[in-house]
Amino acid sequence: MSDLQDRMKQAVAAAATEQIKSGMVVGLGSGSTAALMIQALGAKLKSGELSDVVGVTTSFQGEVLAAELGIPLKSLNAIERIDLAIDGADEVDPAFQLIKGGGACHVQEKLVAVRAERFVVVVDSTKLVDTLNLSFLLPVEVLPGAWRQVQAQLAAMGGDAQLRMAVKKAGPVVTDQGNLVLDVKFAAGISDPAELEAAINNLPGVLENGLFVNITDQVLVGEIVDGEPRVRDLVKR
Ligand SMILES: O=C(CO)[C@H](O)[C@H](O)COP(=O)(O)O
Repeated sequence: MSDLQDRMKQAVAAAATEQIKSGMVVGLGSGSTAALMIQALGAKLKSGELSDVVGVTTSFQGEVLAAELGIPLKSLNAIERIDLAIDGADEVDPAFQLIKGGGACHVQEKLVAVRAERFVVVVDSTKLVDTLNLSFLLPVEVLPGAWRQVQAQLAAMGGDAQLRMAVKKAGPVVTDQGNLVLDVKFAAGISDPAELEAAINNLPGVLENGLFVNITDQVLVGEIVDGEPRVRDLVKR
């Protein structure tokens, strides 16, 4: 990550953390931007600026980090509500539709996002796009025994799907649920995210895909203006 991108992420994570109030149940997203937000929350709980906050994590990564910072956690099954969820994204279009799952965490991320009263997305300005999937591949979590079948069915739908491979391990990326990830490219991009989200999730063997459609309430964008980090509250179109 470049220093500029890091500064944009720091600024937007800090701005989102301002929305967390004492007593809230907060969905804690995954990825580098969400991790900065979790760190900021941990610092506020430690200093006493906030109290009685309960976190609901969306990944093993978030669970480990929140535990290290002493943030009390509960599972989705143990809470009555989520007041606010804050998470990063890989692409954001003008209608606030998203591609997520760059960290292969989109199954739990979507569960938490749809449950939250308010879902706030934190991104740096490099994530804003006009059309989804032209530059970032769409992650699809699949059962290990079904990946070739799903790959073929995605090809029939016009998607070039490749199995995501691990970097420091021989073999595929294995999700927190023990499944595999196909990263899919539709050559012309995604023109109807709602239709595609439903069509992919309808394929047997698919657990969830990374299209987040009509879930997002607010997008905070970190950018650099005159050499300084600034946070923009994106207007939905
Ligand atoms: O969806 C995600 C993980 O599954 C992340 O939120 C997304 O990949 C953005 O990550 P980062 O903030 O590191 O750019």
